Amino acid sequence: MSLRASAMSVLPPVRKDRIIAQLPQYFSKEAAFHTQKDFNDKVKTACQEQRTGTVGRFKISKVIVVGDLAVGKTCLINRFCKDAFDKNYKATIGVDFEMERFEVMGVPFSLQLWDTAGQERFKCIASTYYRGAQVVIIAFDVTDIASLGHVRQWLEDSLKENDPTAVQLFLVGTKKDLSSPAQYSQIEQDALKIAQEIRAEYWAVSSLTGENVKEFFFRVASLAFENNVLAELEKTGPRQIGGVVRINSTSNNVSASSKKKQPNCCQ
Ligand SMILES: Nc1nc2c(ncn2[C@@H]2O[C@H](COP(=O)(O)OP(=O)(O)OP(=O)(O)O)[C@@H](O)[C@H]2O)c(=O)[nH]1
Ligand SMILES: [Mg+2]
Repeated sequence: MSLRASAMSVLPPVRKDRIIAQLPQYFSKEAAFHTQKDFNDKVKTACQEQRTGTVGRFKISKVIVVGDLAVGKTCLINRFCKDAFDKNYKATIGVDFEMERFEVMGVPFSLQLWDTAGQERFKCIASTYYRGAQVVIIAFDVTDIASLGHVRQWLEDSLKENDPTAVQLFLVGTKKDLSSPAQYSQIEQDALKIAQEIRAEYWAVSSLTGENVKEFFFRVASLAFENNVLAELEKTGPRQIGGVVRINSTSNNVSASSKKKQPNCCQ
């Protein structure tokens, strides 16, 4: 469904298991976006008073998922969005796209999830979709130290297209089911260090068992929502109309990003 079509059509109610009333907690205190127990007070008040800027309209954050080939980006999204898992590897060619709807403190909110290709030959197409992301999820495989080593490169590539100060970063270790507790705790130390350095919130998940997958996406949705409303509150007030202008230009960015910058490096 295109962004425009879904925004214009009348949407059915949000699924009951996509309703977020309280801020979900972080995975690790050492690498958390913030450690507050509850949503920001200003955001809570705005939701209670329905002053979130886009109530009744289409409130949305763009999320891109990047990382080495076969680390499990597609499986992570499929586990959450479709509650499915495929043990056979099918490389993502360019990008795939999922829209996931939530309700946060009574306010409709969507995550536009862009599942990008990790394979070098498709990276160039995929990178044209990085633009305008509010959230960047960098995935690595907890059984493959090399994939953790490439995290900084993925960060650099994804931030080239975005405002680094505005982006919320997550570092996600995948395939937790494949590593023993001893192996896992070893790689976790390195992962936490990198997460702290790049200011990312750290999570470890398994798409095979589903461990932490829902918790992770609820945390992403909640923090993205919080950020989105705070940005909206900064814009509104003296210049009410500013909010409207900004929202329009954001959605234009999202839909225009695919047309922008046609690369000629992908053969
Ligand atoms: N055991 C286990 N295997 C997993 C898990 N997640 C993914 N896999 C397997 O890892 C392989 C790659 O998964 P994908 O999700 O396709 O990887 P990707 O990161 O999307 O790969 P590209 O699209 O090429 O970038 C598949 O064979 C999956 O079944 C997991 O949590 N546990
Ligand atoms: Mg994939």
